[in-house]
Amino acid sequence: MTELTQSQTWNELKAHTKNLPHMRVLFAEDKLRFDTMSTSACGLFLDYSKNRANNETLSLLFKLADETKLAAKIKAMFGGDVINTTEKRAVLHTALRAKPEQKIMLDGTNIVEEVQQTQAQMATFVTAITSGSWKGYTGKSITDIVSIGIGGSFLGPKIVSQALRPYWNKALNCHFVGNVDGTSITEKLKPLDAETTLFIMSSKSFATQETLTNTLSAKEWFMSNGASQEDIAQHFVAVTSNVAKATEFGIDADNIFPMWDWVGGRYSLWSAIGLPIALMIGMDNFRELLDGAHEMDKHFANTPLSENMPVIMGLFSLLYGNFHNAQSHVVLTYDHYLRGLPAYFQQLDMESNGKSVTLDGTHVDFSTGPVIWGGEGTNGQHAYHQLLHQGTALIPADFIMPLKSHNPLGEHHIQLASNCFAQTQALMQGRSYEEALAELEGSDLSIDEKSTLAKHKEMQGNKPSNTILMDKLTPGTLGSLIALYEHRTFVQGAIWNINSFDQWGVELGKTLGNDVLARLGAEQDASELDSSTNGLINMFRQESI
Ligand SMILES: O=P(O)(O)OC[C@H]1O[C@](O)(CO)[C@@H](O)[C@@H]1O
Repeated sequence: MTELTQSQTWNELKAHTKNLPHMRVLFAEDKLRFDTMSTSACGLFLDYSKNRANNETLSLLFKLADETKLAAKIKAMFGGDVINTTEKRAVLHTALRAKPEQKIMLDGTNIVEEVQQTQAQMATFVTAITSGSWKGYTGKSITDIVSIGIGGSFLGPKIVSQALRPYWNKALNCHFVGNVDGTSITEKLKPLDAETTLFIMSSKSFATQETLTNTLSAKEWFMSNGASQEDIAQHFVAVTSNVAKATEFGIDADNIFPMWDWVGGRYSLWSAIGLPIALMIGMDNFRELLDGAHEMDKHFANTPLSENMPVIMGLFSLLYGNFHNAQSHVVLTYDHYLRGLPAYFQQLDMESNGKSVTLDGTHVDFSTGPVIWGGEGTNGQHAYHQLLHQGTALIPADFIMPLKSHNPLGEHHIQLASNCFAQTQALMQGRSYEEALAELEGSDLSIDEKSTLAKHKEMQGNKPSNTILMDKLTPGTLGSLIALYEHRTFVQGAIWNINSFDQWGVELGKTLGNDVLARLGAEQDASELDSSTNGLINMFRQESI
């Protein structure tokens, strides 16, 4: 048993959450609910009134945060303490967006200086590429960027570039390769011209199989187009914490952008891993992205817990996972440019909080990170919202929408907004059996048919959601939004007392993968493996069903 579940507050929450009235009642009882359960910070507005909570719920949640020393843990992260205990590392992605004049000491070094040097290196490179002064091996300027990386080295650059499409440099295009499936890189390279293509190989470890394989194939493609070994320097750069391996791989030392072990892969877009973003939107906009995140950092570090946006969101997520048996959480972005954001938050949260032991190795006796999924509105309404409304699983939802569109067109945006708000309303209030029956009054169905159909049309409601609004989707508001979710993830891990910053769970697959790879290629017998793995290996070798 863990201290957490033995605590009085935890057990008070357990009892309390069983007796809360329906949200319909909570709204009816308090006309000011929206005003009191909403807050603004860093260009974002959070409406958290459509949650299963009253003042007592909130005070119990904040008490739990106090008892688990959340404020001290926030301070420890920003202060560079070794909170990633299993890898003996600090967690300082916040330093990547610190102001140049700030001092953040780590092992006797002010790491802000290193960050600023790398940003200057990025700025010089971005100018060279976007001005056209950087020439390829036939003297042409670069027109296409191919970013090769996976996980945080893929999702960050890809999804943030996609989200900031209105800010793109018109003379450049970017392409993202992650999966080791040959189809991915083949399809991406098909339309490209080696003379005007630049590859950015992003790998913090410089040891990820997919990224190394894809980069080797990119090199072969490049050379097959008439280039020679010495032309590599003009068309390949690398972002890594393993400079020695990148140099050994053949990347020119001047073309290597450093990153550090105190930045986790899923928290790294703010580093030179974000180079593709900076190339596409320009360094000024990239710095605005950093500034947005920095504003959220200051809010998170300095705001009392009860008014702290990441704390509020993290506590509600924990409430549903631990006291309402919610196994997943859905992120619904009512903006086409943000269509990739749920996938980004999926890695951020699931690779951080998909853990089952506390810091001292004790197995947890409570739920930890939920499944994070989602997509763009209004498409989801025609795909999975049925389950959100009438399924048996409770799935808390975050709705995210800019109030202004980059593409104001007729009635489109007002209809988008009406769908977004109406979905949160329907989830909250549902439709009673009596209301469903009343709607069938005028129909020519029999009484029994009306009664049965009304039961099918009944919707429990009381389904919780947060709504996050921003004035407009800009580099600044996007930076604040992503940092908000980074800290929301931190809050939950801190209260659960787990390590949100390692990822040992992905190691076994990699190790076994290397063994299976050897067996797939060789004729060596795999019969000592389980019969399924052995059978699958043999099927692959025979290449026939
Ligand atoms: O940047 P690297 O070292 O190639 O790692 C890629 C990804 O693999 C992981 O280490 C494991 O999925 C992620 O955390 C990381 O973003």
